[in-house]
Amino acid sequence: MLKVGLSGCNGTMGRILNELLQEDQHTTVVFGIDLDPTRFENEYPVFKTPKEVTVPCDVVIDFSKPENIDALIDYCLLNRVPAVIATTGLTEEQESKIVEASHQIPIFRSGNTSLGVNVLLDLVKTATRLLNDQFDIEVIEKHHNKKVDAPSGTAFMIASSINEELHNSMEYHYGRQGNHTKREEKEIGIHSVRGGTIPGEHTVIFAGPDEMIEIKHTALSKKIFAQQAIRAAEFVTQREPKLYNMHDVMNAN
Ligand SMILES: NC(=O)C1=CN([C@@H]2O[C@H](COP(=O)(O)OP(=O)(O)OC[C@H]3O[C@@H](n4cnc5c(N)ncnc54)[C@H](OP(=O)(O)O)[C@@H]3O)[C@@H](O)[C@H]2O)C=CC1
Ligand SMILES: O=C(O)C1=N[C@H](C(=O)O)C[C@H](O)C1
Repeated sequence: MLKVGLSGCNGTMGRILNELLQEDQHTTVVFGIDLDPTRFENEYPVFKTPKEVTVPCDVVIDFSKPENIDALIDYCLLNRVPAVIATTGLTEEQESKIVEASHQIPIFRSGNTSLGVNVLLDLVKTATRLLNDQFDIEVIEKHHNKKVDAPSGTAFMIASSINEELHNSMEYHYGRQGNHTKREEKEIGIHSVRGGTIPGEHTVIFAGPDEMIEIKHTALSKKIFAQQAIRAAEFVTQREPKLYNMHDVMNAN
């Protein structure tokens, strides 16, 4: 039985994960972490911060807020607990802290756990390589009106995959409001749309002279993220200290 600590247990993703983990005969939630421990009648203890956790677990799954991440990593390091960190909008320092911590404990990190987006990343890399600088590239992401970070973590993952293919020569441009000059060749435009209950949509546009390619992923529910995060949790508990992503999980037998 995999004993899971659920960080952000009262949130939208936390509640979906809770349901899936309790349904699964191989997993159980042993504690939660969230700002208001009394908000729901959880069947397990909920702690306000990772520092307060007193219950042992095999792995922590985190879908919370950036404010929680430093203390969560400290908790995982102190207790040698593997982690799945899915929260987006982290600072560069926090991303570096995750990399550092992964030298001591196994950490899975991804801004998007869906299978489709991780295939999209490969398709986008291939298109970028084949088009070799000839087409302008723009990323459009659409999400629900409760999302607090923009651009999405996925949009950053897409932009950085493209940039790696182009030897990190590109600059990111967020929207074009206030611009009075034309688009530069070395730009990746990144645009955010927020509304309703959109679970997540990412479109990458390759625009060339007289032709255009669009590569698009649409999440039709939030459940897909939770299901693959659980798969990542099972994966990471059986691994040596290292930083893992969704490609590692998808490529494992
Ligand atoms: N990697 C992926 O595939 C995916 C990542 N995400 C990311 O997961 C995160 C959570 O998403 P979602 O569930 O929709 O967001 P929610 O806002 O619904 O949930 C976040 C939860 O964390 C709680 N929280 C806030 N601050 C802290 C803190 N300091 N310590 C502990 N808990 C805290 C919130 O409490 P309160 O409401 O009181 O603030 C809330 O219950 C986001 O960053 C989102 O982008 C989402 C889907 C997929
Ligand atoms: O907040 C969300 O909902 C999502 N966040 C992630 C992101 O920022 O890319 C992943 C997914 O798109 C849903």
